[in-house]
Amino acid sequence: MNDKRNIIIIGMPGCGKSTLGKALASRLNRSFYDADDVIVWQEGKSIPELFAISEDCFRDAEVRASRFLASKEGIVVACGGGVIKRPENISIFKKTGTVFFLDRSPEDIVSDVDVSVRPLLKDGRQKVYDLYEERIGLYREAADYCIRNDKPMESVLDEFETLIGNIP
Ligand SMILES: Nc1ncnc2c1ncn2[C@@H]1O[C@H](COP(=O)(O)OP(=O)(O)OP(=O)(O)O)[C@@H](O)[C@H]1O
Ligand SMILES: O=C(O)C1=C[C@@H](O)[C@@H](O)[C@H](O)C1
Ligand SMILES: [Mg+2]
Repeated sequence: MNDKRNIIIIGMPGCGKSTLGKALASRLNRSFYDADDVIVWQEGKSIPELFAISEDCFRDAEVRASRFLASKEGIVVACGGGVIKRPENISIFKKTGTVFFLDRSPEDIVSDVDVSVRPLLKDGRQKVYDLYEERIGLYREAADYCIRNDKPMESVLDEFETLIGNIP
């Protein structure tokens, strides 16, 4: 895969986007960006503050962050969990990057993520299962490649590297 192409990671809240994205960027000597952090930085407001105005207000900000990130070269991006709710984000990212869906089962997510402190997961464990059901089709449709996160992190990173190395 061309070094200038961005690596865009999508997936459920708690699926490992930030942790694996950071580790992958460091393995590949690329810069890492968390889209949620970019939103906070660009808007000068926290995510709960943006959601308190309205979800639409947050989603508009997310599109602006996608445009900013897609204008860069060779970066690794961990997207917000709901990035697929606006298909526009995916079209923006695909112009300059390749989209990887990190697929982690809801069972594994609830087993080691403190659901009470994640914004959209504060409603408890069942919410994770419901959200997975609701979004799985959108994640698959948006993805150029799917990677199952059902093994030790080093193995998942190896899979990322092999896949990236084999993309023409
Ligand atoms: N393969 C794995 N083995 C063990 N732990 C994992 C694995 N993948 C992810 N985790 C753990 O799952 C937790 C959630 O990961 P992380 O915060 O990176 O998810 P995220 O997708 O960025 O979530 P969010 O969308 O809420 O920001 C972390 O504690 C991370 O270490
Ligand atoms: O899954 C979602 O819809 C979200 C996930 C987070 O990463 C944040 O982008 C925000 O809390 C919305
Ligand atoms: Mg994260």
